[in-house]
Amino acid sequence: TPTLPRTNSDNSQQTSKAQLSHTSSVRKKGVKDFEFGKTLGEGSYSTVVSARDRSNGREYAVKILDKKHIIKEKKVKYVNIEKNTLNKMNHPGIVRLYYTFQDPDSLYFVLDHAKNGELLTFIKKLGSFDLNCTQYYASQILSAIEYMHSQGVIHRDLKPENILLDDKMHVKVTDFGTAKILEQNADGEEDDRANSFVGTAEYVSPELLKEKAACKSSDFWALGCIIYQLIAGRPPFKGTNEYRTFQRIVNLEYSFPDGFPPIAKDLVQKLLVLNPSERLGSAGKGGVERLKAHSFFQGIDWDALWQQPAPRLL
Ligand SMILES: Nc1ncnc2c1ncn2[C@@H]1O[C@H](COP(=O)(O)OP(=O)(O)OP(=O)(O)O)[C@@H](O)[C@H]1O
Ligand SMILES: O=C(O)[C@@H]1CCC(=O)N(CCc2ccc(Cl)cc2)[C@H]1c1ccccc1Cl
Repeated sequence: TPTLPRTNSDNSQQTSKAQLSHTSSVRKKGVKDFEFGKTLGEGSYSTVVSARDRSNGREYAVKILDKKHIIKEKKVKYVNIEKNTLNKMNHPGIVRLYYTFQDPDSLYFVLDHAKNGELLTFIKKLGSFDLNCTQYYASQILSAIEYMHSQGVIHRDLKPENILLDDKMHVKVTDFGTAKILEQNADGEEDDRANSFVGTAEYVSPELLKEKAACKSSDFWALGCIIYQLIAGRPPFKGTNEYRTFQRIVNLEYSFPDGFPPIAKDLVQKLLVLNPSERLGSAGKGGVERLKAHSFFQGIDWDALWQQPAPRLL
């Protein structure tokens, strides 16, 4: 019997004989299936272009990677990590990967189109968020972190540039090329240390700088930096160069501007803790449930989070 063609890129099980009779509906997508529109942005190794599926009019963001450039820059590993982590993700707060395909020159990732772009743009435009808006965005980011950790994935590079917003101004976390998939070791325990990669200076955790090893708590450190930045309008650790920024991080050199809401200050102080096991959210400190129970998130209905309309950004 002929080898049955695989269905789309989520490596779902082989198509059954019955399904084969409708091959048209599960045929692998390719470049020709999409009408490409405007460029949404450029990365170091990628271009993101809006695209419409010709068969149903659905809109996507297609991330196009140039193979020669990837190979020259030795980033093939990151491409596989991005694909393998995104394939595991299925959560309203995380950019969805629908299809992947390639042609001789490029790789294509068909993703949710987050129409309102990066959270960073709004921080720059508004200067800072009020407490209600900060609480809303922080809770959606935390919900996405909780989910990816439950799938054994550490993001490792959370920052306002990687937090996109869709047309309903809901959070869509992206950029999983530098994520870490925690392997299950023999007795099913996760080995909780991931090594080698260092994130973006202002948001990198002290353990990554000192022991070159990130853990789930490293994402909670980044959340602390993001919450601080939403309210203060700038990240807590910012030196005149990367080295000085790192020095401030490992020495926990930061302070709160006047008027920083006490409830937010209490939470940030419990996240920006040098020892990852002492950080709120870490397994030893009651895990993510204890973090979600912090009074900063009082009033958040975690089960209805994604049905809530976004607060007007004032
Ligand atoms: N799913 C998406 N929807 C809308 N815009 C997107 C989407 N993904 C990326 N973009 C935008 O396209 C630009 C390029 O994103 P991309 O992920 O290719 O590179 P990057 O991660 O920003 O850069 P680098 O690869 O250097 O880290 C970014 O500015 C981002 O805002
Ligand atoms: O992992 C997969 O699903 C396939 C497997 C078959 C395949 O050839 N590719 C592309 C592998 C690849 C990765 C990087 C470069 Cl620069 C070139 C080819 C993979 C691929 C195809 C499309 C988009 C991304 C990827 Cl990793």
